[in-house]
Amino acid sequence: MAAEIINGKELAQQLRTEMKDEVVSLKNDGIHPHLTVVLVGDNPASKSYVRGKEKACLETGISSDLIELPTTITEEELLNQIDQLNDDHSVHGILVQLPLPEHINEQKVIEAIRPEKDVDGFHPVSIGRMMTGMDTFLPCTPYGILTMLQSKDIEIEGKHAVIVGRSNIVGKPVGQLLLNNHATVTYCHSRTQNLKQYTNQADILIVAVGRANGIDASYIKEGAAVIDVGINRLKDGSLTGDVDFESVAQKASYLTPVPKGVGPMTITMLLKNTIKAAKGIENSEG
Ligand SMILES: Nc1nc(=O)c2c([nH]1)NC[C@@H]1CN(c3ccc(C(=O)N[C@@H](CCC(=O)O)C(=O)O)cc3)C=[N+]21
Repeated sequence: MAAEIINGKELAQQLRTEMKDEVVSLKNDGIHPHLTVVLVGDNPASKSYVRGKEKACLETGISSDLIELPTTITEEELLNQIDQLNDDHSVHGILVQLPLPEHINEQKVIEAIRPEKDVDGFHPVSIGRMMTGMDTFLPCTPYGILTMLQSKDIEIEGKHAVIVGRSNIVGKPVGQLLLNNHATVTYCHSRTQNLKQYTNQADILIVAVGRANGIDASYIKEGAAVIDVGINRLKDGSLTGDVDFESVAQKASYLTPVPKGVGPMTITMLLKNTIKAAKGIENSEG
């Protein structure tokens, strides 16, 4: 079987066009969606992602600004900055680019963001609401993955979803989101013994481990839908996923590429959450 490739870039473009119209109508009602991105330090990968977010905002008519802070900033100064943004009524969404420098407690920073402005969906309130099936900001990468599966009418209900990776930003929440959509979910991670015995049972396989091309066809059940969340930069500067694309494409029914897969969808769901924040849905529902 040759897999159908799910082009995340194309789907992202399509969704952004739809959102553009929504932003126009919001502006007609006097609501101007605005995202503020906070970037600490000068990690080149972070800078590149942040540029992608700015470009996407521009495309959609969402205004955005970037607050760049030096690596030497103290935790207290960063928390003060977030407080200011919390109180600023023109700011609907706040995104603090991760990772943060070692001397800053990431969890503390995430918790400082008002849940109503938590467009990343990383705040414990957002996570708790997602876990209990309430209306909330869904974390962008899991939300993007769900949207990709739904765009191809890939059945989730009753299917076995296997997640490889248990990070707070991808692995754990994507499993929860698939569970909310009635999948049977198995979590695997670095200490899982005999990983293949699980992945070989997956109807839907989500790979988010951060090891280039580690998952080859021998890990795949014939006809599985495979989502590659890995972003690994090779020595020659090119990007590659966690999945061995060539071999897995021979066995899976659907496969997401890297680049042009989950990445552009992550950014698109951030835009969606920013529009949601601007509409204040989070305040009025659930
Ligand atoms: N608070 C926070 N929220 C995040 O959402 C967040 C973060 N911190 N830290 C880093 C990760 C990573 N991330 C990506 C977003 C887009 C692409 C993306 O668009 N990638 C393109 C390629 C871009 C390139 O060529 O470099 C693609 O896959 O086609 C990748 C990665 C968001 N993250």
